[in-house]
Amino acid sequence: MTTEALHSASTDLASKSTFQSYKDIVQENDLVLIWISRDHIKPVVMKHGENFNTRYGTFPHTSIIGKPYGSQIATRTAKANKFGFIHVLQPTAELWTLSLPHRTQIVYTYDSSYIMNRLRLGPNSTIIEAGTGSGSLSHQLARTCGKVLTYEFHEVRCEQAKQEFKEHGLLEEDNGNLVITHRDVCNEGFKLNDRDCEASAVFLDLPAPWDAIPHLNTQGILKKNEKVSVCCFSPCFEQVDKTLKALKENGWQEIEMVEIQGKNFESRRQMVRTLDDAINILKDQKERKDAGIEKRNKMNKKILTEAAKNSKTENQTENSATTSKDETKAEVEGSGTEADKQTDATEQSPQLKKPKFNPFGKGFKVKEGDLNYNWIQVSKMESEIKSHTSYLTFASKIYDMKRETEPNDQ
Ligand SMILES: C[S@@+](CC[C@H](N)C(=O)[O-])C[C@H]1O[C@@H](n2cnc3c(N)ncnc32)[C@H](O)[C@@H]1O
Repeated sequence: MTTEALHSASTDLASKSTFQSYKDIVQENDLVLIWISRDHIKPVVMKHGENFNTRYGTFPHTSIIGKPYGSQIATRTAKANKFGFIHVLQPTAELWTLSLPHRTQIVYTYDSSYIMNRLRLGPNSTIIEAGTGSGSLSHQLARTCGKVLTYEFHEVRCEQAKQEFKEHGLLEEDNGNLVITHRDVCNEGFKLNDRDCEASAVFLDLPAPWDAIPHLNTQGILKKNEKVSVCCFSPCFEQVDKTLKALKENGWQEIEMVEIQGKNFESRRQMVRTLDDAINILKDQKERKDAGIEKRNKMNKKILTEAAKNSKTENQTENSATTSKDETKAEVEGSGTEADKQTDATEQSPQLKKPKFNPFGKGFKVKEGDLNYNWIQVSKMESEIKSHTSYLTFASKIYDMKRETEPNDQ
């Protein structure tokens, strides 16, 4: 497809949020995710006349609008005559999780992918989520599920999340599939004013899920005659303990707790180091150390000589009439002359050798894969893991009509 054809195809989708449907060409008012580096992705709305500033240079939005998603955009850096690069990406739920403004701890993709699989979520699922927090999981749920009913009791957070969902076209009122409700679910439960929830799955990321669990028994909250699954996300084992108790007391079965520890392994080449390399580098280090000591000794000698010279001049002024001291002075002068010679010598102090290539870390750098050296392929685990490790407690039940009359019901 030509760029023009791609452009016209994506015009049809212009009104739809990029979270809901794919498009090819960046258009004005699109929310794009700008990939600056692996740890730095920025959400930006494209506007003609505006600039995106990075430490690598300034990128006018006009240079991005009209380009296919995924493009690399270059700009000349301000100081050196070099180029800075960014990549312009279409928002996805996973990329949003990496770039969203954090208002709370969030659920990362390692956990959310496992949670969605275990809860068997799909287009026919209706899921209850509490609390909404920063909306990280909500975006993933909105893409997968038929309906997302999310609850948040912090008013400001709830409003901010609602605004983001609106901008991303996720709200039911804008033909999306997500409803956000400002509610304390531990005290007021999940009941919506105008309809039953009929949820097929529940996800609770709350400090006290055990207070919310009894409210799931209220008629109309869970789907009847169908296996419904719940997942509670808790960072502490004490919370898990209380949650297990509440689940059992409220008729949940198949209770199981798991912990996800997602780690990325990076594949790279590592230089092959031999015993000779080690011996050479030790010799090199010793030579440079000896040269350093020699230089320092000469410097110290020079300082001492200059100090002696200065004190001699002072003595000369103070005691110019004393004969016995004159003799001493002559000696000092003698040594002064000698010292001057030495000073001259120190000025030609040995040059420190430039560090050679050091395969053990220090010294000048060699580009990975340089054909002058031997390399082996290795895998390394990422140093910083972007995952908020929590315990995931799963359970399931088939909604029991008898429970509608229990004291916990509303
Ligand atoms: C850790 S955050 C949830 C993060 C979210 N899962 C995400 O991925 O962005 C927990 C949220 O639950 C909300 N919360 C705590 N207790 C609540 C309650 N009783 N009812 C509703 N929301 C509650 C908090 O205000 C907070 O925003």
